[in-house]
Amino acid sequence: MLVATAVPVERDAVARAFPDPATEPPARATEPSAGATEPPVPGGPNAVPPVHRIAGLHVHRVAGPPRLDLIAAGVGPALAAASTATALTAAALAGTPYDLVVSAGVAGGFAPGAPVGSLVVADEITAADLGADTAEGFVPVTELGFGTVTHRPPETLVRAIAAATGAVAGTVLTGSTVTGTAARAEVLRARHPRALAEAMEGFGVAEAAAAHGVPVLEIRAVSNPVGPRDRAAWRIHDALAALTEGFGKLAPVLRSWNPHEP
Ligand SMILES: O=C(O)c1cccc(C(=O)CC[C@H]2O[C@@H](n3cnc4c(=O)[nH]cnc43)[C@H](O)[C@@H]2O)c1
Repeated sequence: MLVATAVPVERDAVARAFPDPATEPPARATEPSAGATEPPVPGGPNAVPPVHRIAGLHVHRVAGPPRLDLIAAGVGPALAAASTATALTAAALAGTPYDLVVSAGVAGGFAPGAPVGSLVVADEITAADLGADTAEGFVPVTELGFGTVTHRPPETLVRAIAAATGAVAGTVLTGSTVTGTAARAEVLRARHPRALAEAMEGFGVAEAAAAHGVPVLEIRAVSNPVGPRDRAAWRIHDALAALTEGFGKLAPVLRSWNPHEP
């Protein structure tokens, strides 16, 4: 499994949910002791290197088996997509493809459905502003005859995660601009009535996953309300703690998930 956050503090918050270091033998030629036969010991000659590099990307191996890798993919849909695609391609070329990709981090929440400190799991990962502005209003690319604006995670997995973590399931929007006014928040809410959260990477991560035929999830901890820009209202620390707690509860769900389930 590959978990892609935007920044290292989010990556490290997820890693704290998995205190046991990875112990599985290295499986990729890019790792120094690939092909080792002795059972690995943490820190031993055949232990999985906790961090390896692919191009400019640092991949943190935080658990395994099953394999769980973390990357800080960068802020915004474009860099998140590029970083996620790099990690997916390297794994596929090494013969050890990921079977699930998760976009995770903090997000703005649409009240009252997603208050600050709550957890949201996407049943739709939607590009909030991919389309055209017209005299009649916003038209998504799908209505212009091309592209995609929504990716849907595996339904059974979303339900299991919501049950295990208490996360609320709904639409998580991806944009390139953090909403900063009540008027913009209302435009988004009217355009996407099921929206629970707004972030900046999920749709990019989902596009990279779709290009590899790999299912995707998005899990967000709410750090601030979507609306008027108020830095004092941000609760990053609380959201990062909720992210760690949420991943600790969903780890068993991911371990028991069958990738062939719908
Ligand atoms: O408005 C500001 O001054 C401001 C200051 C620091 C950071 C930002 C961001 O752009 C954070 C974006 C970063 O965090 C995620 N995130 C968190 N809350 C939101 C939100 O309300 N809308 C969109 N993204 C949010 C996002 O995924 C980025 O990784 C702004």
